[in-house]
Amino acid sequence: MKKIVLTGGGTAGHITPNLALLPLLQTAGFSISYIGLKDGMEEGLIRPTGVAFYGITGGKLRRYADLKNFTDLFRIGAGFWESVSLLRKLKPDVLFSKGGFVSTPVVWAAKLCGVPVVTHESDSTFGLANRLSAPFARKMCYTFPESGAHLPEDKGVFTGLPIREQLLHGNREKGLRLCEFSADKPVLVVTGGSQGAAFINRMVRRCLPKLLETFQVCHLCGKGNVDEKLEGMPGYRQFAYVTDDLPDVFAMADMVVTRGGSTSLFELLALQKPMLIIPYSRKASRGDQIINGRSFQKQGFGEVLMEADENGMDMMPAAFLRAVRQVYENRERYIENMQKSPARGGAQNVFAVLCEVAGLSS
Ligand SMILES: CC(=O)N[C@H]1[C@@H](OP(=O)(O)OP(=O)(O)OC[C@H]2O[C@@H](n3ccc(=O)[nH]c3=O)[C@H](O)[C@@H]2O)O[C@H](CO)[C@@H](O)[C@@H]1O
Repeated sequence: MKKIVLTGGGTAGHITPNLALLPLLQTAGFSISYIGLKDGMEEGLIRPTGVAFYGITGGKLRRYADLKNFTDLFRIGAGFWESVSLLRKLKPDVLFSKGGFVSTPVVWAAKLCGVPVVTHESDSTFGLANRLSAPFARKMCYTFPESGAHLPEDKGVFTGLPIREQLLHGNREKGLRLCEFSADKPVLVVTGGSQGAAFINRMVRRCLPKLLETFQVCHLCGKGNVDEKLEGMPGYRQFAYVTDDLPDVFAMADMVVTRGGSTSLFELLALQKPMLIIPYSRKASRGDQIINGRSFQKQGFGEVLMEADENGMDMMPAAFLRAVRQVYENRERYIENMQKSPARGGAQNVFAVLCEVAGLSS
């Protein structure tokens, strides 16, 4: 029996693609373990699947000066030695790293233990964790075709993004029932990615009376962001985070307002949902969501609206409402473009690479 260890975490974009691979790995008879951050989001999402979860200490390297960068170096060191000891015990045939800061010491440990590593990058530019892992990876899977140009030919494999199969089998009626929505009015789903997005939450709530004239609004607002005052408002439902009901929530959407996290974007592409993408700003990130969003806009899957314009002026509610209306009115055009680019098969492609590296025919 072949053994695999999966890693990745911090936010769900580094976890749900691993969830998407589980059924394929299980059917092929792999013995599967997961190494992630102790008490991290990955622990909460992986344990219910029955996969053996091992929590390690983790530290984050930030792009800005912070005293924690120093203490976190020790935490990363501790995570590295914990990973070495786990990998020596588990003896996997392959390690799959989905990125996120917890994954880097696990990849380094795999190198020390002689375990071949496969990484996956969701964004069009490579995240810090994957850049630090790159020298030790046997194969590097990626999602955006343009990312391949930066990789050595013998390492890079264009796979697309593994998407959870159950997302493709949602039921609109169940979604409507869950939210107590009617079937006669369009549904706008808002998602700020796995943690919610404060900017989007504020904008949607400011514009709620206007939005509710046209739409029923289902708002995935992130942990700790449910606004009690708005509970029970007709036509508006908020959730901190949806797990099992997500396929039904997406199925009922006529359009989606979303952050530019790659996993969400590719899920919505696979489901052919017209999108208004509001990327995380360059002030707070390396700008990957802006590039993801622009790529989707260029391919005609939706529109991008920035938090602030070139002069630094914050987005106004009127501009937001105009953009929502524009995407909704042109929805048929976006759907047509998405039908030509279905974005499925990512899980199967990554699975094939894992089998090859583990020495198993897929
Ligand atoms: C702030 C930050 O660093 N964001 C990064 C993070 O995004 P983050 O992890 O937040 O977002 P993604 O959009 O990539 O993934 C979110 C995942 O959570 C799932 N979901 C979301 C809400 C919910 O209620 N239930 C649920 O299951 C989505 O279906 C999706 O599978 O990783 C992404 C993938 O590398 C990057 O593109 C983002 O830039």
